Amino acid sequence: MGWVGAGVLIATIGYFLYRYPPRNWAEPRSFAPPEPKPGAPVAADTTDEPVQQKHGSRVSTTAIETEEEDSQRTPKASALSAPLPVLAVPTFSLDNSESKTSQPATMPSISQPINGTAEQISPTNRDHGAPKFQPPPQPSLAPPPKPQPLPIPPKATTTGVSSLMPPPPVPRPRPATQANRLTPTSTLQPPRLSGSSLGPPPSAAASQRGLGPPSSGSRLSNSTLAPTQVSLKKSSRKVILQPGFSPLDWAALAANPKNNLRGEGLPPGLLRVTPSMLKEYNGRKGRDAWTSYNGKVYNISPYAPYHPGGKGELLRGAGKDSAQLFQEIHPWVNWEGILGECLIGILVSEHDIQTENALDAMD
Ligand code: HEM
Repeated sequence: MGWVGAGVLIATIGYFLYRYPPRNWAEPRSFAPPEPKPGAPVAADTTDEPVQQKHGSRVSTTAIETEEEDSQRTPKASALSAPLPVLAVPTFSLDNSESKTSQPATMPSISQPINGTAEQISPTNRDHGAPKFQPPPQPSLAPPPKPQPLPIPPKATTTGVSSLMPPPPVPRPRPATQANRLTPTSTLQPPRLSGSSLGPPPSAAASQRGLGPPSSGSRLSNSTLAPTQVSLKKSSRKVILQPGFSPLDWAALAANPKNNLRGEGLPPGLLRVTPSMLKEYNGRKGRDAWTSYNGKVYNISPYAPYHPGGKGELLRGAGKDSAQLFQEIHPWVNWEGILGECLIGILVSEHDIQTENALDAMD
């Protein structure tokens, strides 16, 4: 009888080896998902049986090793095929949030060590490969928190069931009011500027440039936008000054009393300058350029390289009175503050000089 039993046992083993070859032992059949992903790391280790033997270092748990060894010795693969499909199934599901998170209760007891390895892999795979897996029917080891819509913040806090991955903080809903839409909240987009405000802010004196006398504004409307349009049409006629001839350099030059800005060969006191005398100092033939303004005569030759409007513009008033030109172009400029050290004398008429000379002769 013993021999008969042994024969039956050998026949049974042979039948199972023929029916279920060892190569197919690792393939999940009964509980496998419809399309198991071949790229899963756990499944890749279990599908190829010789891989376990080729591994020089034992990385997997002892439970896996014992199972593999048992499966190699005994053909009772019916018990092995049950836990192996569990490897590839439950860990990577995202959708089944209703499943229980208590892992020992949902998983068979024989597959717990294997699930332990699966849990170690699952946090890394949640971000990348999780959505590619089919949702398993029932068991789910670590379902991520269900994405909650923003308007319901309390539900998102209560559904954080997994202790491994806490739910992300719910952003505070931003009230989209009409006032927020109108006010610029982002610093990336500067406030819109009009075409007139793209340049540097105009000085207080610059506002007078485009404005004519009050009588010329009769054609203009009463709107305050009219002077702005006039100033846009007028382009600046400033020149690029040479280095060392900035207004600050002129201020430093004029502040030094040792610099004789009046000119060479003049008496220390103020001169009485007639129009004919003024006309001779026009900046030509090696003479300085004089000009008059408000009854005073100034030597403008030292200031010529410092004039923002250029030397040629300044010399338009050489040898004559510059009050009209000056007022037409830049009435805001402080003449006396700039050319105070260039004062030569006062402007007198020819008659006054003749009378004075006659009186001197009488003396
Ligand atoms: C006498 C005949 C003069 C003429 C024809 C003349 C002409 C000019 C011109 C065309 C400009 C450029 C204006 C612009 O487009 O921004 C200018 C600017 C200037 N001129 Fe004269 N100028 C004269 C006399 C003077 C005098 C005597 C001074 C100094 C007391 C002076 C001081 C200035 C200053 C400070 C600026 C710059 C104004 C600014 O930045 O807004 N100019 N001048």
